[in-house]
Amino acid sequence: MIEVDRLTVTYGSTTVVKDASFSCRPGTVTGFLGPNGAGKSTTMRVLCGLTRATSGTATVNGMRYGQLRNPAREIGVLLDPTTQHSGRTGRENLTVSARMMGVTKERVEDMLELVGLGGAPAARRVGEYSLGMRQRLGLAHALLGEPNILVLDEPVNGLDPEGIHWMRGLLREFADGGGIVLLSSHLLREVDAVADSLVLIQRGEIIAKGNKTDLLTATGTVVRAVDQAQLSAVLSAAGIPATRTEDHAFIADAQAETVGRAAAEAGVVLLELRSADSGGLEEMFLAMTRDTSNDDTSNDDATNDAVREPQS
Ligand SMILES: Nc1ncnc2c1ncn2[C@@H]1O[C@H](COP(=O)(O)OP(=O)(O)OP(=O)(O)O)[C@@H](O)[C@H]1O
Repeated sequence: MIEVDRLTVTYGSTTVVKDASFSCRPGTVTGFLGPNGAGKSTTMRVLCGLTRATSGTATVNGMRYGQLRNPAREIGVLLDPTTQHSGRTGRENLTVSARMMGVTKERVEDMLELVGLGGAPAARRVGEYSLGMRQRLGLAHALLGEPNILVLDEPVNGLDPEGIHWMRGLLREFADGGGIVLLSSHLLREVDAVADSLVLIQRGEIIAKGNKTDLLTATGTVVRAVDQAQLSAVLSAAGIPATRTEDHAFIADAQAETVGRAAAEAGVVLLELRSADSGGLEEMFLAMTRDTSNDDTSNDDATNDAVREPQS
């Protein structure tokens, strides 16, 4: 199991992960989604013992990373493929790690073959590798100790479409065999094809989590008013979480009747009121990406403050 429990990470006066909790179970691929700077890497770094938690915990099979006797045998990590030793060949990089883990040379060769770096590429210096090849080597490294958990930070960056397809298949197979995969991305469609579960993080806060199918089919209500600022204030006052969509409607986390009544009681004239259907999560994700990328320029309303984790 991976368990992140009320994790908070603060750098100086800036809190980059705030009271985050989620877990990943055997047999699942969890997509860890959020825009740039949301706190994905920081959360993963705590899980892998590279960053200290200010409060809360992140554990692997019930223990902090530092408490694991031979961590690479329990958790395979790919955080930054550019940190591999560029003066060594791919094979040498894996061989050095294999010695430290107590893994055989055969396993090194098997992993090189598995990730498509067998033969000539294995004998090339990593400094000559493309980013895609480094990602493949990073995955081989993560798998070397035969762990049952993989933590991968944006692993498809630099892979071509065939490589992305290949990696998805490999991760799916790993999870289907009882493994746990935590996979970060800033693109919903990148993890949509392989994940069973999703955890959405924005500005360090987990704003949605759960089974992917449930999240994608979560209803919610699309609502649009003549006066959107007035509607935003009404939703906020009624305690209804809402996110503004790309086309300037709101997705409210409540039934249409509840939203309609709140608007009617406040005398807000509605132009649209309907179930969000499966577009809800996609819209929410687009909105949170836009909100974050506009951080420096936008203070147009308090909509984002109303975003909450959906009730399950
Ligand atoms: N060592 C550090 N000192 C200060 N701030 C940091 C440090 N590491 C990360 N941050 C800040 O923490 C925030 C979260 O960063 P993090 O790398 O976890 O985000 P992310 O979701 O992984 O985004 P990206 O995909 O861009 O890496 C960012 O604002 C980042 O600038």
